[in-house]
Amino acid sequence: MKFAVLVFPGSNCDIDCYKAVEETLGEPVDYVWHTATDLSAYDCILVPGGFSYGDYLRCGAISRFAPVMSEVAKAAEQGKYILGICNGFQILTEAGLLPGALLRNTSMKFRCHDTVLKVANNRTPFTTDFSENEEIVIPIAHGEGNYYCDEETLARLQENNQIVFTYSSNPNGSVLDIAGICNERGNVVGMMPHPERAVNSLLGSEDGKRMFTSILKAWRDTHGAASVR
Ligand SMILES: NC(=O)CC[C@H](N)C(=O)O
Repeated sequence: MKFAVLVFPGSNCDIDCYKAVEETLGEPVDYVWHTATDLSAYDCILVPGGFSYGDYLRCGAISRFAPVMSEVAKAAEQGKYILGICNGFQILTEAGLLPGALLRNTSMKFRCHDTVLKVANNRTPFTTDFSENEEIVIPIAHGEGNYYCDEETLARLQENNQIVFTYSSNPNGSVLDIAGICNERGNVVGMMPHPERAVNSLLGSEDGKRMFTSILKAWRDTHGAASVR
C-alpha cells in the first residue's frame, strides 16, 4: 500500500505523518509537493497539519487552490483513502470534500494539549481497529478547530453516521463536540486532533497508531491476500 504525504508551504506535521506511516506500518510513503498533478500511484493521501500559506485569509483557504487539490478530489471520487489532520481537515472543508467549516476557537486561544476522544464511528476505513465509543487520547494543537455547520448539514452528518470522533471535554466550541467527520462514503476523514503525534508511548499515547493500522487493513481487505507483504 502506497501513501502520499502532501506538503504545502507552511506544512509542519508532514514529517510526523511520514514517520508514523514508516514506523507504524513499514509501507512505502512519499512526500508530495503541492504543485503535483498526478497522485495515481497512491492508495492513501495524508493531508498534514501546519500553517499552509501562513493561514492567510483563513486556514486552508489558499491551499484549496493548489494544483494537487484537483488530484485529491479525483482520488476521493475513486474511493481512495484520504485523511486530513488539523490544517489538513481545514483544507478538505475549504475544498468542499467535507462539509462544514473550522472557525476560531471560542477561547480565541491556540490550544495545544492532549484530549480524550470518543470513537463515535468505528466503521470507517480509518477506525475499525477501535471499539465503538472507545475513549482514546490524542493531542490537539490549533487556533481554528471550532467545527461549525448549519443545522441541515448537522442532521445529515448524524443520520449518515458521519461523526467519527467527539471530544469528551470540548476544547474549542465545536458543535456537538465534533472532533472529526467523514464524507458520506466514508473514504475521506478530517479531524482536528493529531493521531500521527500519538504513535508511541514515549509521545504520551499510542492510540493514534490504530488509525494507521485500520487504513492498511481496509486496503488489504479490498485488495486481497496478495497485497500482504
Ligand atoms: N496544527 C495545525 O495544523 C494548526 C492548524 C491551523 N494553523 C490552526 O491553528 O488552526
